[in-house]
Amino acid sequence: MTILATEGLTRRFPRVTALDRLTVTVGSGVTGLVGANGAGKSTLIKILLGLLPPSAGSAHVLGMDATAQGAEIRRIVGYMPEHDCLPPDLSATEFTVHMARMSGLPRTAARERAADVLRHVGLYEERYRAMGGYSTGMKQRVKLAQALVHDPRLVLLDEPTNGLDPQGRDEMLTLIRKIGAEFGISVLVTSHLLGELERVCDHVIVIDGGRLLRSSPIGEFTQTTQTVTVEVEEGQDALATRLTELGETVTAHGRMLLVHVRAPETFDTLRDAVCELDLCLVRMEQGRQRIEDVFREPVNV
Ligand SMILES: Nc1ncnc2c1ncn2[C@@H]1O[C@H](COP(=O)(O)OP(=O)(O)OP(=O)(O)O)[C@@H](O)[C@H]1O
Repeated sequence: MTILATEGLTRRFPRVTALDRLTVTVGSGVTGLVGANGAGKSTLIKILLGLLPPSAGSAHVLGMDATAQGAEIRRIVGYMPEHDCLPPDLSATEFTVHMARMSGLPRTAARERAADVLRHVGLYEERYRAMGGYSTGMKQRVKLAQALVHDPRLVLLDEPTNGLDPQGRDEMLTLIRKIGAEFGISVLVTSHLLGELERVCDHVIVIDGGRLLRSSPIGEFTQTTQTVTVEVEEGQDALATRLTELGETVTAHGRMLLVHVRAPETFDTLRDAVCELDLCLVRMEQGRQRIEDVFREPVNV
């Protein structure tokens, strides 16, 4: 099921093109939007919410046009903004109840719902204290709670782990996974830290300079690569020659040989060649691609 779709989406500012002909589709589940600072992530979220008009192209959220139906979209989508935006004199309870009321919930339902979401995000007694005295982690939790309070079908989380220590980061990522898996709410979460999204996302979109670099299920980002790294104590050249004679493709890389895995038999050929030449095998390891590698691949645009 398509949750979000953009077509040739472009947003120009006087000095920079923040989004450049971005065409991408997002399905249900947890989707990560990855890009360095300034890649265009927040601009995309603001367009999806109907808060910023595109310069060209279109964006649809849950089947609605972001330019023409912003108010309807915001009614059924939750948004956690990147920057600190909490009134310091209000408590988390007062603020979350207010946001629930703004979304149209009656007073009693708003109170009950606010208490529920604040508990879900891990705020207990402290929810009655003024937010000005909260830690960054507590503020991030309140921002998440207000995004969930009206029971949205989709939440857009802009850099939710920003400013958190490793433990806070971990807890926030666990919460995000829970929103997707247990509450059945679709999530679009942005981050400039690629590694952390591997843990929580079903699908990852990578943008750079406002352009799409890649959009794939998480499994394809972390799948095994077609190369095996081989290290022998000595006799590296002899092994490379023998493997080439046997039809394998070999590249020397420092002390290692990188052997292309053309078929499962490549591993047998390797083992036999090492035995035949009586070499001491130090390491034989199949590479695993990580999200980080996307930024090292040539860009196809
Ligand atoms: N209102 C604006 N006026 C002018 N330029 C802007 C405006 N908003 C964003 N930009 C520029 O557009 C580019 C993309 O910004 P955007 O905030 O979308 O990036 P981002 O990926 O969210 O990065 P960050 O995490 O640092 O916010 C940046 O070069 C930014 O300076």
